[in-house]
Amino acid sequence: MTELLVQHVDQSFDGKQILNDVSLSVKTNEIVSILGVSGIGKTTLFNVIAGITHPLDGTVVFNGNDITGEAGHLGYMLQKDLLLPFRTIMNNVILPDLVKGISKKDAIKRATPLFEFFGLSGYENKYPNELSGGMRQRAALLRTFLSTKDLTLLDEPFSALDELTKRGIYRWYTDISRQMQNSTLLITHSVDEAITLSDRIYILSGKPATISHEIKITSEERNKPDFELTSDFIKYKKEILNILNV
Ligand SMILES: Nc1ncnc2c1ncn2[C@@H]1O[C@H](COP(=O)(O)OP(=O)(O)OP(=O)(O)O)[C@@H](O)[C@H]1O
Repeated sequence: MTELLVQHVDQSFDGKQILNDVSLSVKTNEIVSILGVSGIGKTTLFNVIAGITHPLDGTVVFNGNDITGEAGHLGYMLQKDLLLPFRTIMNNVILPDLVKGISKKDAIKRATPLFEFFGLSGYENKYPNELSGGMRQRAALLRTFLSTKDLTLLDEPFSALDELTKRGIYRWYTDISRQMQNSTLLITHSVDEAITLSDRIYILSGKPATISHEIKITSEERNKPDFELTSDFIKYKKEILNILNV
C-alpha cells in the first residue's frame, strides 16, 4: 500500500503567499497530475512534497510517516535531470545506490533486469550522447525508479521531448507504472499530457494558489492508442481549459 497525503500546505516567499491550504493524495498504482499555468506555484509545491523546502504550514505524510521538510523519502526527477556525460548508462543508473552505500556489484544486479523493461537492453555500456533523447529520458526515469520505492515525483519530465517521442513515452510510462506497481505524482503545464497519463488531475489555480478542482479520468477509451482523438478526450480538455480560463 502506498499513500502520500499532502495536508493544508501553505508556502510564502518574502512575505508573499504562493500556496494556500493545498491538500491532495496519491494512492497505490495511481498516476496523479498537478496541472496549472506557468508561475502558479507548481515547482514550489513540488519542492515541499519532495522535502527540498519546508512549508510555512501543513504536512506531508508518506505511508503514515510525517516527512514534512525531509528530503530522501521520495524519488524525484526534475525536468533538467541530466545523465552525467562521462559515465555509462549503467553507471549513471546505479549512482543513487552507490551514494547510499550499496556495493557496485549489488547495484548492477538490481538494475540489470530493469534495462529490458525500460527498452534499454544492450545500452548498458553506452554513453548518454550515444542515445536518442527519448532513450536518455527513459534512462533518467530508470535511475529515478531505482532510487525510489513506491512513489515517483516528476516535475515536467517530458517537456523537452519532441511531439512524436512524447506520444510513445506516454504509452510506455503508463504501461511500465502498472507493471512495476509504482505510483506517480506528476507536475505539468500540458493539458494533453495530464489527460493522457493521469488517473486523476488536480488543478492548481488562484493567487495564492490552491487546488480548485479534481478531475478523474475514467473514460473507457483511455487505454486506446488514439485516446487523444476521441470525443471523451476532447470533453476533458474543454472542461480543463474552461477551468483554467485560457
Ligand atoms: N525561492 C523563491 N524565492 C522567492 N520567490 C519564489 C521562489 N521560488 C518561487 N518563487 C515565486 O513563486 C511563484 C511560483 O513559482 P513556481 O516556480 O512555483 O511556479 P510554477 O507553476 O512552477 O511555474 P513554471 O510552470 O513556469 O515552472 C513565482 O511568482 C515565483 O517568482
